[in-house]
Amino acid sequence: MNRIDAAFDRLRSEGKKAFVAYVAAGDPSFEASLEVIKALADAGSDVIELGLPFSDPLADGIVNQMAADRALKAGMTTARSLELIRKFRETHQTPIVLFTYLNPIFNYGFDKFHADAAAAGADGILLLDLPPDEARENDDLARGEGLNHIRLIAPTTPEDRMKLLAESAEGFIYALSRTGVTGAHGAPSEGLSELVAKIRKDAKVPVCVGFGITTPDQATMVAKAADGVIVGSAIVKQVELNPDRAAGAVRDFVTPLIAATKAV
Ligand SMILES: O=P(O)(O)OC[C@@H](O)[C@@H](O)c1c[nH]c2ccccc12
Repeated sequence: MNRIDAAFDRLRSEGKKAFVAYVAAGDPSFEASLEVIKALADAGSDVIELGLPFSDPLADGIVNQMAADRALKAGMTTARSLELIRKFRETHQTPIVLFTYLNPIFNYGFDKFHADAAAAGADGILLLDLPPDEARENDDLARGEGLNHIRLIAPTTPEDRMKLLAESAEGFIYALSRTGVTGAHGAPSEGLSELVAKIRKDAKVPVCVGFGITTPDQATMVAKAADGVIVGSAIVKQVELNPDRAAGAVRDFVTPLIAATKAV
């Protein structure tokens, strides 16, 4: 069974909400990044969303942009990102969703990417700029390799499209708490519970919410409304501020966020 599906099955039987942690692969270096993702897993993250660094990350705010830039400057590539997963898999089973844009994957080779990502130990893929009506080829490749194709739904997604996305979603649905780019500017929007309820009508998989979640109080609020809490920039900021002890700083930062998520 896919590790993401297994993780959400376990959470459902425990009656717990998921904590999903995002970082950029290779930030600030290959070795330090490996320690960071191990720290996220050891602290109790249920899923790790790993960003394959791209030079033009159009949906990312400044914190994630700078992280991708650090990783690229440290020599990170798509192939090295897969190598990072392979190394992580020597010791850890926490599910991994690969997040990126289409360009790096086209550059690497579209069908080769899916096969290599699965072989490295990835469990899902999230392609920011692949619209659902053009996703057939990706879906077939992902399915053939046992990778979940994770879908994004925004507060501005029209209802018919939301239905299409919800029905075809695998693993979990990534609901955006608000419009705009990633980062701490702007707390989760007021209508969050309604958005999640609307998605749940057509969804066969859990709904997790991300964008702008920074504090344990916000994690609690989101965990009450949805099946999981996704935190990115606030964790990435810890890597930025503590390049020489990134793993320890990240562990200390996520521990109260995970506790807040699990207390709901
Ligand atoms: O950074 P935030 O606001 O905590 O949001 C999560 C986010 O970083 C992560 O899921 C992500 C990184 N890059 C993205 C681009 C689009 C959507 C989501 C993402």
